Amino acid sequence: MEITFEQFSTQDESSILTIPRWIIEHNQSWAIFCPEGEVGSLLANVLGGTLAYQGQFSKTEGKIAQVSLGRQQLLLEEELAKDETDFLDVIDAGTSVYTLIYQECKNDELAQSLLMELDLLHLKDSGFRQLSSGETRRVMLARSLATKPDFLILDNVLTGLDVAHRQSLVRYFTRLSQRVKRPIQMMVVFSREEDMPDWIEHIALFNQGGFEGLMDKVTWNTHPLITQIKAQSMQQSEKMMALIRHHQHPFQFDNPVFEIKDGQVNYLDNIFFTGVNWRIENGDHWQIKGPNGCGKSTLLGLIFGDHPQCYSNDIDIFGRKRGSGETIWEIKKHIGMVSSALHLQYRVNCSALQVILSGFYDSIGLYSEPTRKELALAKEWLAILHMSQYEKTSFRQLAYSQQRLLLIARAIVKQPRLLILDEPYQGLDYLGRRLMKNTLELIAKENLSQLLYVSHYQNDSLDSVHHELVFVYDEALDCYRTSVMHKKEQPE
Ligand SMILES: Nc1ncnc2c1ncn2[C@@H]1O[C@H](COP(=O)(O)OP(=O)(O)OP(=O)(O)O)[C@@H](O)[C@H]1O
Repeated sequence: MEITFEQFSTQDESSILTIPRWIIEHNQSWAIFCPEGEVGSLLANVLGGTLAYQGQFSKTEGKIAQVSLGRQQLLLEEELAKDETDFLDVIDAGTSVYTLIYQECKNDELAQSLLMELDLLHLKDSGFRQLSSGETRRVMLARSLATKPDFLILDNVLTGLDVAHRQSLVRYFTRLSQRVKRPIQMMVVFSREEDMPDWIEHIALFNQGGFEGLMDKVTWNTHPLITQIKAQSMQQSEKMMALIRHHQHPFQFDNPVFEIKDGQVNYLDNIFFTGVNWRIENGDHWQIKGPNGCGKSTLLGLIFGDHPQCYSNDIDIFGRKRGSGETIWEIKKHIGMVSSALHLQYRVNCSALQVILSGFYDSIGLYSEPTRKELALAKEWLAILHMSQYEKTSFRQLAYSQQRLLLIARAIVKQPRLLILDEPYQGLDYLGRRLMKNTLELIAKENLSQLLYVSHYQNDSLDSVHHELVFVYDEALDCYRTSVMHKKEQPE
């Protein structure tokens, strides 16, 4: 496909895109980096013919497919809408992985080969809603490839994948783009330096929706825009910390903050993980590690109280035995949570400001009248996030990255004792991720909340987090177990 933009501009509710001149030649793949703002979805909508624009835009014939967190969210919502659990005797797990892929190609041979190539064979009968976030991502990719595209838009496709799957996908994309018969042309949108695709020669740099020119790996660290964004994220983070420190309030709980003894989760008589012994002392921060689908989110669900097996396990939380008469709200009021599951649940109709305010009430949507103090604080958070102009904008209309920032603010605003962050940076742009990482580092360092933190990227490790819970597969038991590691504290 050949694509030309000339004096081009477009916008949606939350983002703009301007391109003075850009030509994508036939069979040429491009990488796109936009440190602040989101261009992937705008480009995809223009190429897909669903967004109006001004100026010149043309493309030759060809089938376009897209993988993005926004698309993934839409499919999950469709699947939730079809949930028939209430009418069936068994839990409706949703459409199977095989069916979701087959629907797109109506070709069993292609569906089977995609299951194999994307390491989904063992999940082919699993329901879509049961999948972990990394597994869901690979299914989305398989579905788009099943349409046999000529041009593939991969918007932060590696986010949420463990190291092994990221590496194998990069090799896979390289092969697809270079194959002799029907190579696939790609547009790879990335937001982290480590995800910059080596196999793509052309990297376009956008900033706040404007086409800035070209960049490469060598000039990354010295590029004035990157330097500026790093400084900006530090400044914004300092403002955020000033706000958090100002509203700090003391906590006093008995030890342990959380403990699970010989923890186990089973699905349909199969042990999924076992032998989990984990004790979180007052003041400790933890990173939870392990491959896609090992049970990290499941374990966090046991702490938060969302997982059905949290009462069949021996769990202490905030110094009390779980199931000893406490209500779920008594527990939740001390926990701030960010996860893809929460992001998906947040489907109610409310504004950006209300999303932050709902953090005070642990609700999805806002059903109480906030106090003036809470209102003022939530507005300060919006201002620091540079989102004051979206105060009344519906959460659902915002870009995925803006939604994620709001959910992080929602988790932190009440300054909970425990901050559970399950891949918090998914979907954030470069600026947003740096901003939140700086802030979380300081929160941990100053012990303003205790962090439980999941990320698949080495670069996301925080210096002030000294404890790790690592999931490892036990071949003999055919399930996961955990081991605990303590890093030495670095002298100041
Ligand atoms: N009801 C169920 N029956 C069978 N398997 C299930 C059920 N619910 C979840 N699973 C499986 O449990 C596994 C663990 O999912 P979980 O979300 O905890 O993984 P994760 O370690 O957080 O993965 P990721 O890194 O991809 O986010 C997944 O493979 C999922 O398919």
